[in-house]
Amino acid sequence: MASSSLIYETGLWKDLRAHVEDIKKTHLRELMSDTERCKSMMVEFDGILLDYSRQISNLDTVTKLYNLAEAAHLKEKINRMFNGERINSTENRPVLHIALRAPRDSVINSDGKNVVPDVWQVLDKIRDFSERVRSGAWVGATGKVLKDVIAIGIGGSFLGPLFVHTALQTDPEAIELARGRQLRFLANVDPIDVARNIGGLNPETTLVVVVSKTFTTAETMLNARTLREWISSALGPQAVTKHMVAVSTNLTLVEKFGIDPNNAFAFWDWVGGRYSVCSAVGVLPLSLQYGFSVVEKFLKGASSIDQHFKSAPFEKNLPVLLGLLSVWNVSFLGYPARAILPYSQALEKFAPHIQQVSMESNGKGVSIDGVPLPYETGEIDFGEPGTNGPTQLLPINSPGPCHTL
Ligand SMILES: O=P(O)(O)OC[C@H]1O[C@](O)(CO)[C@@H](O)[C@@H]1O
Repeated sequence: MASSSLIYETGLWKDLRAHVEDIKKTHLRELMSDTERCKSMMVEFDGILLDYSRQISNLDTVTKLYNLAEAAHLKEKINRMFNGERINSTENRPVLHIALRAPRDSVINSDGKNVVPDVWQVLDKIRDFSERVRSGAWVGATGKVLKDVIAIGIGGSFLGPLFVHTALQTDPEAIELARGRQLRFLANVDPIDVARNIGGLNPETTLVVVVSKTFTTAETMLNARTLREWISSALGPQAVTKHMVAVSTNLTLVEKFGIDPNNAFAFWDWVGGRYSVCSAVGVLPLSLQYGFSVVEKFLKGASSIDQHFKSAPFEKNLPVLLGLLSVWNVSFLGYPARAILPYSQALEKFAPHIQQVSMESNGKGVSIDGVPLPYETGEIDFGEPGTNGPTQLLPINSPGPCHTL
């Protein structure tokens, strides 16, 4: 196990602290005039270009950050995650969302068991079910094709799928495959959200997917009961089995709710809710809307960046670079917030998804061993699509360092 000694007590941390004073004397204009510096601050992988040349940093800063990462045993920690070790020490669980998009023939062990066959068993079940619904082989209680889907869930059981759905809505292939179908998301307990979701839909042609890792989340269960009533009062209580399915790790509670366990799609406690978009949480509703083949491409993209994260050297590793720049900005330069301003409208829901993923993970006030930390460890994320976002958000936040993706 990696040492859990406090990183801020090392000489490397103190050196970076001292470096803050130096770098603050240099204007960004001056940093930008160094062509070599700017060239080395552009890194590309899989068609994604990360340009971090507008960060308040020079080549010395970046080298110091790599050294800090090594001292913190980052490489070893990445390997421990991929090896299925119980790195979630508070819940004593592995952190294996990377297994959700691993190729069928890969081996990822948790407690000595390869979890990839279980993952693909659920993916195959989703492919089969979504194809039957989309083709009309699976029909509602009155024999009509189910062309509309309402996914109920909150937090990680909502924001990831909503983000991907919004992005796919502008993809030509996905648009074609979704023709005549609707996917809606119900998250709020405000009755207006229920009314908006069911507005214009007919229970006879609607499938409801209840998405909850625990199947105990009060808001989700309230909305699930409301839509169960919407279906039962229109079509009779026996219609629930044809019109409601579930995604959960808690199949006992799914059955107790009245959903046929055969129509439940499992995932596992080694998937953190906020990282669950590649599990049935996202794959089921998205496959119902666009077909499994489209969603499989999304999984392949996620798997590709996983491999890059695992094997690329730090200086070419996009996730590592973004993480180190975050540490630099938050813990050393003292910038408390990060604006996420996607200029592609397809990424309209990217900021809320990252808010959940990042802020539910980072910003802890103590170390992994519970020692209070004398510095900030996470930023406040906020954002809106450009060109509107900057107009709204930047005036109050003085311009800070920026990187472009
Ligand atoms: O999927 P569940 O169990 O309904 O929980 C919903 C969400 O609530 C949280 O616990 C808090 O937002 C998230 O981690 C989770 O994604």
